[in-house]
Formats: sequence, C-alpha cells, structure tokens
Amino acid sequence: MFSPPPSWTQQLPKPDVLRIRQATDRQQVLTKPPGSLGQLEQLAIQLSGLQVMDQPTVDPIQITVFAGDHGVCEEGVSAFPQEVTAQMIANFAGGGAAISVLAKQLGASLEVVNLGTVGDVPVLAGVRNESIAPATANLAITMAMTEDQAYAALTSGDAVAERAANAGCRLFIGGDMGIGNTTSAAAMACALLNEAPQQLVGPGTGLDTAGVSHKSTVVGRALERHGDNMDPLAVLASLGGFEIAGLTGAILGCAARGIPVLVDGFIVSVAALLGMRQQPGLRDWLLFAHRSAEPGHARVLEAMNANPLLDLGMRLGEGSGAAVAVPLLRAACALHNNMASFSDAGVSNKNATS
Ligand SMILES: Cc1cc2ncn([C@H]3O[C@H](COP(=O)(O)O)[C@@H](O)[C@H]3O)c2cc1C
Ligand SMILES: O=C(O)c1cccnc1
Repeated sequence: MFSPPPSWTQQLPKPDVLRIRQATDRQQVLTKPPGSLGQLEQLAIQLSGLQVMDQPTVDPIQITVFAGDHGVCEEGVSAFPQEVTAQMIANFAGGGAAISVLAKQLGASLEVVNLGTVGDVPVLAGVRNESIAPATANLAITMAMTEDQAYAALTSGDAVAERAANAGCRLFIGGDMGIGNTTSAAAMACALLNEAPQQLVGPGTGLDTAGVSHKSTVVGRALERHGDNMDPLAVLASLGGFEIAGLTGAILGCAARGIPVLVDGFIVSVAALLGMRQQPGLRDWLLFAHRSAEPGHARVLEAMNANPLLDLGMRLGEGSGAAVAVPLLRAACALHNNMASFSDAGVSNKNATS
C-alpha cells in the first residue's frame, strides 16, 4: 500500500562541475597563499557546486529534530527513562533544549517532527505530530517496524525536505530525540558495516561499563535475529527507529532538492550511512560537523570517508554538534565571497618561477 518517496530510488542531482571549477580557481587568486585556509576553502567550493551559486551561503538554515520512542528500551539499554523523549519535545518547543538555544543564536528555523512517543505530546507551536505508533517494537526480539511504517517515516522526512526547499532553505540540519536510539543506531551500523557490537556500542546517555556490556549483548541478539541482510530497507525496518528513518528521508529529500546537509553526530550519521547505501550519490551532499564522543561514530564516519570539522567531545544529538559548526561554514562562505583577489588589491602574487 505504501511506497518510499521518490528520493529513495530516483537519481540524485550531482554537484555543478562548472561552479566547482570556478570556485576552485577563485580560491587560487584570493589574497592568501593557495590552500592556506585549509578545509574552509573546500567547504566554500563544495557549497558553490551544490548550490550552483557563485556566492555560496548557508542561510536560511532549517533545523528539524525527529523524535521517536524505541521498544528496545524495555531491555534496559538507556541511562534515562523513555518518557524523557516526549518531555524533551515540549522542552524543544519551550526554548530550553540545547538545540533550541543554538537555533535561536544562529537565527535558524527549528521544528520538531514527532513520529511516535510513548508519552503524550500536547499541541505545541513548532511541533508536528505525525505519530506512526507509540514506539517501535523491541528490536532485540522482533522487527522494529513494518516496511509500511518505515515508508511512512521516510515520507515524513521527505516532506520536511519539501517544505525546506519551498522556504528557500540553503542548509539542512537534522537532529534526533529518542531515548534508546544509540542502541538502534549501533545495531544498524553493525548490520551495515558487518561489525561486532563491541566495536560500535557505547554509553549513549551515560551507561557504566556493565551497562554498555549489557547493551552489546542486546545488540548481539538483534543482529542474530536480523541475519546478514544488508539491504537498506531491511536494515531500517528490522533495527531502526522512526526518527532515524525520518532523518534518512529528510537527508535524501534535501539532496534530491539541491539542499546541502550538515551531518550531526552518531545517530544522524547512521541515518546518512543508510541513505548512502541506498543512494551512493548522497555522499556529495553531505558536510560533516563533528565527531561525537559516542565511540561508534568514528567507524561510521570512516565508512563515509568523512573528516568532520570539530571534535569537542559532544555526545548529545538533537543536531547540536551540527549547529555548533555553522559559524565555520558561514566563515568559509564570507571569505570566499568577500576576500579581495591579488589583482583587485594590488598584492603581488607568488613568483611564477618559485
Ligand atoms: C535529557 C536528554 C536530552 C537529550 N537530547 C538528546 N538526547 C540523546 O540521548 C538519547 C540517546 O541515548 P540513549 O540511547 O542512551 O538513550 C536520544 O534521545 C538522543 O537524542 C538526550 C538524552 C537526554 C536524557
Ligand atoms: O552523537 C550522537 O548523535 C549521540 C550520542 C549520544 C546520545 N545521543 C546522540
């Protein structure tokens, strides 16, 4: 009955080669030794190619936090109780969550898409209730969701991208809220990367050593049930979360509509990895903000050949690490767009012979 959004299967656009060449040439003639702005140069060039703009910009920014609860919480895999998911949705809307503060500081638009929580979520400004079910099923013992539920979550994510494109968004940041989601993301990453749970399972919100060991056992049971099927939809339905599926749908949907995506931490990276397994061309559209302290993130980044901008020991989710990296992208664009060239400024360029 349900089907995936078009961005799940249709060819994604590619970066504009002409803009990439022009932006690369421009970086060579700005008043600095070539390459001296390091990754900031590459960021501006990538954004110019993706946005098909001579003067790249990251504004306006859309931040969307996807929320969903996880049946696997009944295995005792999180340091926090499940009702926190719904309570945090109210906190996002009330302005008190980390991402609320950061979005306000950046002047970015923030919305929450609730794909299903155990706790009640009242009608709140800035929160869309698109509940699929109160929670996923316990992935340690059964499929987390049906294929139809996975399609519904992917479609909610795609609709976020559609609204962002209609609003003229130039940069998308996805965030996650779902107690238990580091278990789901670790299980998905193990399945996609053929890794053992011990390699990718970490403390999440703050489990102690015994807690992490128990969580690894739970992920191991899930992987045994799941088998070695690496098909992205199968991995998502079997081991995923509604909010992770929503993130994948939004990330693919943004790429399909020409919007670059600044990837946050462990959870969002696993959603992006899943999207890349379905659509390898997605990689072009991703910028990587930070390396989360959640230990599995490094391996997931490596699988995407990603070298993130920041390593601040953050491990929150919500899109917070991506939000913190936005000023670097703004700096990259400002430098690219506003620096003088050697000829404009009358500065002697590098000796042709040296
Ligand atoms: C108050 C609070 C705010 C959060 N914001 C994001 N997370 C993050 O932590 C959770 C994942 O960790 P685990 O798998 O250990 O439950 C997710 O909700 C994630 O978004 C939070 C967690 C808490 C407790
Ligand atoms: O890096 C993340 O996305 C993360 C880490 C811990 C808890 N929640 C999210």
